[in-house]
Amino acid sequence: MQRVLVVEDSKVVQQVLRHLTAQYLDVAIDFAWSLAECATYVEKYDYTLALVDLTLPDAPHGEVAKYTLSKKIPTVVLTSKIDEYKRQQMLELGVVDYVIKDNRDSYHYAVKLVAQLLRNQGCKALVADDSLLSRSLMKQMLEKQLFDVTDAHDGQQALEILKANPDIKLLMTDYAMPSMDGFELVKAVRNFRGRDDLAIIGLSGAGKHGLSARFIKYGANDFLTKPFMNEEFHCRVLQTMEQLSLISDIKESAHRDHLTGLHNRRYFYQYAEKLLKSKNQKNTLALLDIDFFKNINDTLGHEGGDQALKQVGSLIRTTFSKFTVARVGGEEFAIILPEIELERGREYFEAFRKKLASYDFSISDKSIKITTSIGLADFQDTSLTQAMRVADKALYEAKNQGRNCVV
Ligand SMILES: Nc1nc2c(ncn2[C@@H]2O[C@H](COP(=O)(O)OP(=O)(O)OP(=O)(O)O)[C@@H](O)[C@H]2O)c(=O)[nH]1
Repeated sequence: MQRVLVVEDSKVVQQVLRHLTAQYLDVAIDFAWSLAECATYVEKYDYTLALVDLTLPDAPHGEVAKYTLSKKIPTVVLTSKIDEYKRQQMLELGVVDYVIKDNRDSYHYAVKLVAQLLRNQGCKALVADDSLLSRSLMKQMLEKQLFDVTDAHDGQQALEILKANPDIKLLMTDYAMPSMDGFELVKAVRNFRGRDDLAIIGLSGAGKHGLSARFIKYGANDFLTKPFMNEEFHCRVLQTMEQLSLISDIKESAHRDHLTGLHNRRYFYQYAEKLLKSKNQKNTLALLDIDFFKNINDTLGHEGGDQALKQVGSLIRTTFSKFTVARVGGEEFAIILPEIELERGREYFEAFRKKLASYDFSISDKSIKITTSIGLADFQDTSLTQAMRVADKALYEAKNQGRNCVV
């Protein structure tokens, strides 16, 4: 579980930070007013990250950052002013980044920076550069941003690593490398990894006109010109990763049903079509429909009906946690059991039907019973549409047979 420590002595600023962290961070957060209180928290918990004010009543010269860094906690610093001396001092200390508190948006930036750093944790990055010095420097900088970093000494090696590790999310590549240069690498990578799946930042030396634009044309998301400033590197990487995260959030929400959090019909169809293409196997498809759902709406109101859908959805999700479950209609759910033949599939759903029927649902402080009718179909060589038709017919039959049964 990730945990963040915020150390800030101003009441107003702490209030703003409390508000923003509640909005953007979905992790445990502790707030301390001083270095002393910060130390008490650090003794008690393990922190993924700290956001600390550089000037505190009991630590006026940035001692708090020295302290959190000495405890190996990646630290982002809040400071009211910065000069070159202070900037150097902080970078030498090893802080991840600093944010100047000169307007309300600074706090917004700081919290969004923390949110992105938390998302980076455990995220894989690859650095491709033939210079050992440059490679190690970038590796170090990315590790500060919590990435899990691998490196490659030329384009060919980078390509092999990327093919073997589809979970790498960021590639930083130099232009001039032996065996395969940065452009060739980007072109080759884009054949199997899209812009919204793998972020690529190209690097080129100063004075090499046009290289940066060509990087983008070949498929890089952004570029950096060497030598770059520490802050420029961090901003570019963070911004690029933030865009990737936003795209992934949008994709995820396009695949989800808002009420139950389950997958939606569209995703379900995409998933099933892929499954049918990828494997030659017997699968079971189930359609579950809540019985007399209209009565629930009529007696407990639409709100109550929504609660019932959420609770049934959650029971289906926990029972079939290894499988893809979707809400495909108002009170209708679909599940595919891959590589499970119809007879075994029937056992799964018969057990679930009984479990659901005996469950006490609590809706608007009332305990109610809910039952479902379930239609099954096996599918292997048929299309999903055809299998859905068969399952739907079976479901209709289950309703005809008196409901609360599997056909
Ligand atoms: N609360 C709520 N109700 C919904 C939602 N989607 C569909 N419904 C309602 O679900 C009800 C479905 O009713 P029917 O199709 O008659 O089915 P039923 O009452 O479950 O009867 P059987 O399926 O024949 O057992 C309708 O009243 C819809 O308005 C939803 O998202 N929320």
